[in-house]
Amino acid sequence: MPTATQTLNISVNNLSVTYSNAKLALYNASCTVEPGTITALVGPNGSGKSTLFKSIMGFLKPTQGQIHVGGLTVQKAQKKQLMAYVPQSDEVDWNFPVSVYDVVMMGRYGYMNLLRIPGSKDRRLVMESLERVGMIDFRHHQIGELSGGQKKRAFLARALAQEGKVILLDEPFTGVDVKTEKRIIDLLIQLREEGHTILVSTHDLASVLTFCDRTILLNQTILASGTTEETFTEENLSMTFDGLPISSLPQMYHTSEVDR
Ligand SMILES: Nc1ncnc2c1ncn2[C@@H]1O[C@H](COP(=O)(O)OP(=O)(O)OP(=O)(O)O)[C@@H](O)[C@H]1O
Repeated sequence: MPTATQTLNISVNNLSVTYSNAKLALYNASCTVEPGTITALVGPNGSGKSTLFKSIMGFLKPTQGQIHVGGLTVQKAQKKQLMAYVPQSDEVDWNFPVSVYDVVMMGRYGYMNLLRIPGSKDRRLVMESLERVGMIDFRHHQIGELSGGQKKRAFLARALAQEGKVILLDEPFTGVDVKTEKRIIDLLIQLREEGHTILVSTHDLASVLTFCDRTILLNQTILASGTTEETFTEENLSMTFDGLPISSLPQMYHTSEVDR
């Protein structure tokens, strides 16, 4: 049973995910995200990175295979608030009339009862998380008013407020300037030192070498995985980015989105 101080791994075994339109997004994917590491998830557009994140979060039901977080099934890990997720920007409805403070407070919902009345700990953690990402002065702003980098930081603050031991970030550097990217990377390094396990997808291949301990290369299945040094080879990258999609595989698996 994971304790508050333990670092947690993510284990993915033979995962296949097919969308309801019969689109096979992942096939027989197996990998381990080692505890207490920053691990990069790298692959071309449409290679299944977001699908893997959503499967780890329990938003998608695999057609085959299992995922465990800290030895627990995704459902049990979710109930214990072990995973926090920073989604891709285009997955968020930025017109939804909600303040930055409210977005970050959503990270505390899993700890509240149905009435969702925040307690002093909830309010303190929200303020601390906003402070940590440098967004305290924006707390009363509507999320739609934020720049790309501020939006990312607001959602990162939500993940911090949630106190998940495992943090999943789907393209946190897309649309952010160099300074914000550096700020996010510094924060991820601090979080790793505090014992978090971090999985981050990015198209910024150069930055992977600077801060990711390990790398997973994905193109509909896991093509390589290991330390960044051993995985980030020209041969592996060309296999990942030039390789043909597994379109010849049988389209027989069906995945349903989990009602939330
Ligand atoms: N809701 C959905 N219904 C049907 N197909 C989907 C759905 N979501 C994703 N797909 C398809 O599944 C495949 C994997 O998509 P996914 O979003 O996981 O890739 P990705 O690696 O995150 O891409 P990107 O780098 O562009 O964000 C793609 O072919 C995509 O078109």
